[in-house]
Amino acid sequence: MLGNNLTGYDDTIVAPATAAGVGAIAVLRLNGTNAIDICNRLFPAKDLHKQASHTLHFGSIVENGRTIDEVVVSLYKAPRSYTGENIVEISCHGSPYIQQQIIDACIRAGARMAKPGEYTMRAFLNGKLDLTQAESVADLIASNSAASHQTAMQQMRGGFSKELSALREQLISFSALIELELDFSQEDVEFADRTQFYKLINEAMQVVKHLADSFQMGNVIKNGVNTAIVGKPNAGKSTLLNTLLNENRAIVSDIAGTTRDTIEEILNIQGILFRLIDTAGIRESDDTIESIGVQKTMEKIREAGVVLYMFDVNQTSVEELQEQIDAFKKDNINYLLVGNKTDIAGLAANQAKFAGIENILYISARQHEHIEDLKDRLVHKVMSGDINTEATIVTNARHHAALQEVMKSLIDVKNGLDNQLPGDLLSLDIRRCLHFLGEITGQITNEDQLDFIFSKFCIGK
Ligand SMILES: Nc1nc2c(c(=O)[nH]1)N(C=O)[C@@H](CNc1ccc(C(=O)N[C@@H](CCC(=O)O)C(=O)O)cc1)CN2
Ligand SMILES: Nc1nc2c(ncn2[C@@H]2O[C@H](COP(=O)(O)OP(=O)(O)OP(=O)(O)O)[C@@H](O)[C@H]2O)c(=O)[nH]1
Ligand SMILES: [Mg+2]
Repeated sequence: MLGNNLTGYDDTIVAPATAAGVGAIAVLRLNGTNAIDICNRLFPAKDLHKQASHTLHFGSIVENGRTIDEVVVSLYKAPRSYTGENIVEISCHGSPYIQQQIIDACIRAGARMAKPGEYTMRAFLNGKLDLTQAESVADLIASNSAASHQTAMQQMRGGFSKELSALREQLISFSALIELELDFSQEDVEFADRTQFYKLINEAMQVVKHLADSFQMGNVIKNGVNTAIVGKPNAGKSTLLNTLLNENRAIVSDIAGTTRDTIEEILNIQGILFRLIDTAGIRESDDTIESIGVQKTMEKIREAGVVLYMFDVNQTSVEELQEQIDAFKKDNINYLLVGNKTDIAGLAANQAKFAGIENILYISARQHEHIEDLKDRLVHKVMSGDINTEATIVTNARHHAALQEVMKSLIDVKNGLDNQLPGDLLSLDIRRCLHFLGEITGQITNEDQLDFIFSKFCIGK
């Protein structure tokens, strides 16, 4: 039912499953009730209806006597397929021209072009995947690091759903107890003493808080971390960028104000992507271009997940550094202090000079000293502890928003218990809580929401 008004559910859809452009082979996918009929019209070699599911067939694609290509057809018969519907995959030669010819022929034979995310949406509507699993498919396709791959994979296998359904069950048992009391309200019985309710709610709150808190890490894993390298001119920011990347990416010189525009490069450290941003050194300047550069630096500081504050240990006074620290603290900036050029006066002398200031990491960007320590510190700055491969990490803003609503409802329930609210009112808050949990996994959905989620997928997925 739901499907019919969503996307024209009975239509058979077609789209390339492989990337646009020339490849050795391209895969075109037909999906829907008539997928086998449509392919049969173009594939004279065999009657695909008579073939078993999950088999491969070699033959030609022929339309009105014109042979378009020699192909391999793979057959998935409903309900044994990714979407639960009939699927025929046509592996053709990877010319964009041939692909278009075959797609056009499929459309003339009764298919229509698929919309973005339509295959996966159908898999969801047919109960092959829940909503978090369907969403993880897009994350999996976009994954570009060990950590983002790991969390998407965990979610696709249903890790997150499992955790939520455990929570759901707890809450349902809670509301069952309350509603049982309601049925016997005249007799003034209490089936569960309030301390047991408290225990349940507290446990639920802990689980939800843990999940919601993991979003910070999830965001780091999925989107990487904006890491701004900032400091005064000549501190060695561009040298550090080059050292971290192991290439001469940025111009380095002893002229103060060398870097004008920001330079961004991605670095994978221990499976996490850091977007390193080399910036113009901060100082007052009469030079228009340099001033614009400094303004841009300020912007990058505000947008950064971490600010690497670099200073030349030989040229910086303790007071000056302390002032900078106070400014960062006042603006709530997540910073890491990096004292550079320790090769000149030596580490011991530098440590003695800045003894009053905690957590300075001393390096020599030019001599490649303590660069591995810097990488470790960066990872620790954005991750609380190691990436636990077993733990569920929330990476999706929609899930995070819903979890926050769940939390609000739980707080209402707890307050209700504190204020001896009657059971029917408590029960309302619990239902609200269950509603938001259901929105995450897709037990509760609306059309707009689904359209929004799946429209962000690519065509053919
Ligand atoms: N060629 C091809 N490769 C692909 C996909 C695809 O659709 N086609 N996938 C698409 O994303 C992924 C694999 N996902 C799949 C999920 C389920 C089934 C499937 O046939 N499921 C049946 C039968 C299961 C069985 O026999 O054990 C089912 O669930 O009933 C196939 C692929 C990645 N690789
Ligand atoms: N001795 C020593 N010199 C360094 C070190 N790191 C950088 N330098 C030198 O310091 C000078 C300035 O380096 P840059 O990397 O251009 O400095 P910057 O912070 O990017 O400067 P601006 O772009 O002008 O803001 C260059 O001559 C570097 O070779 C270091 O660890 N030790
Ligand atoms: Mg520079």
